[in-house]
Amino acid sequence: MARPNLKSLLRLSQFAVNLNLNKTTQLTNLSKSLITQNRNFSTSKIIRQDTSNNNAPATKINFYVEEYKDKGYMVLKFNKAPVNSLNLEFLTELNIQLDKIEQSKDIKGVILTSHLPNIFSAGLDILEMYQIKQERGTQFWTALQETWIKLYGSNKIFIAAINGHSPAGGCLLAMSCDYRIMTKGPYKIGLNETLLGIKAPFWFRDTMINTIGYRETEKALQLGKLYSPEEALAVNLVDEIVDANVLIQKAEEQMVKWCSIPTVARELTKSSMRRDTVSKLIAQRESDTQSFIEFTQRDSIQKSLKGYLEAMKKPKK
Ligand SMILES: CC/C=C\C/C=C\CCCC/C=C/C(=O)SCCNC(=O)CCNC(=O)[C@H](O)C(C)(C)COP(=O)(O)OP(=O)(O)OC[C@H]1O[C@@H](n2cnc3c(N)ncnc32)[C@H](O)[C@@H]1OP(=O)(O)O
Repeated sequence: MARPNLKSLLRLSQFAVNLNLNKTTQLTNLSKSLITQNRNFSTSKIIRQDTSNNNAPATKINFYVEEYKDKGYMVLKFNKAPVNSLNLEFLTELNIQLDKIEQSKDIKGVILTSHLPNIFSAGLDILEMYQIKQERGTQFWTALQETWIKLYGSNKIFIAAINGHSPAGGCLLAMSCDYRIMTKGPYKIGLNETLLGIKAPFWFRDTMINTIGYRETEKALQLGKLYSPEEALAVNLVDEIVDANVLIQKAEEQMVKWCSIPTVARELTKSSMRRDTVSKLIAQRESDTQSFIEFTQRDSIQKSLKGYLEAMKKPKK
């Protein structure tokens, strides 16, 4: 199959947020069928004008939400094909979801997973960094900071059910949860930023240090190491590895266990463990954003990103 060149790729990314109505109908049917299975299943939609077809407003469903209010938790599934890459629109919508969760009295915890097979999240959308423009770049980075602050700093219980690849920003999302279960298989997880010619921001680094310790992080970050599920388990990057068919069941079992702990004591404990790390970014948000813009605008970084994008586009053997 012919692969798009970089120009059409950029155009694609602009419009990739729009699926055609046909697909939307299929997804709506899926959500209906799940409701009939007696699940409280709602969808989150972004509706915007598809400028590639002036007459057709398009709908894209970025998230599926299954709420089990009687049990006190929900399942939030990423659904941004093809790889759940984190762009401004996706992060903005995720932040709205996280706000709703934080405000909900009925929800104690969330299982974060992906609706797409074999992929949890491919991390930041590289097209948000390639040929970056100051205004969009600032909005994008601010939204990402917000996501991490809300997720890592949340008092709620977050369990990541990692059903596939989870590089870079995908790994950050997983590490920001309280417990990680990963599917066995040919998948990779880790902070691989150096392989793209970029440096992991200090709060990515700190999150990893808090998860797997200083020495392992020092090696992992410099090498841009992507771990197999077994390797990730060995260094505590994930807490459990399981067969795909029991992933959600195992996540639910953990959720029940975590929900059974006295809430205030657990929340105070969690916040005492994470407060300093979160405060550090909150204190430096603006300078962190400026560093991001300045760093990504460098010719050398743009060259690296271009090469990486081109390599991703090469036909696979
Ligand atoms: C303050 C800070 C100061 C300084 C720091 C400066 C800079 C900031 C650093 C920011 C930190 C960065 C964090 C990141 O998350 S960077 C992103 C890293 N992600 C990756 O490296 C993953 C790349 N993708 C893959 O390896 C594979 O796609 C993956 C996930 C293993 C899945 O493989 P597969 O199922 O075979 O799918 P394809 O490879 O065929 O991909 C399908 C399709 O998706 C496109 N794509 C994949 N990943 C991304 C991505 N991250 N962004 C955008 N697009 C992506 C891919 O090109 C294919 O497109 P196509 O059009 O060919 O279908």
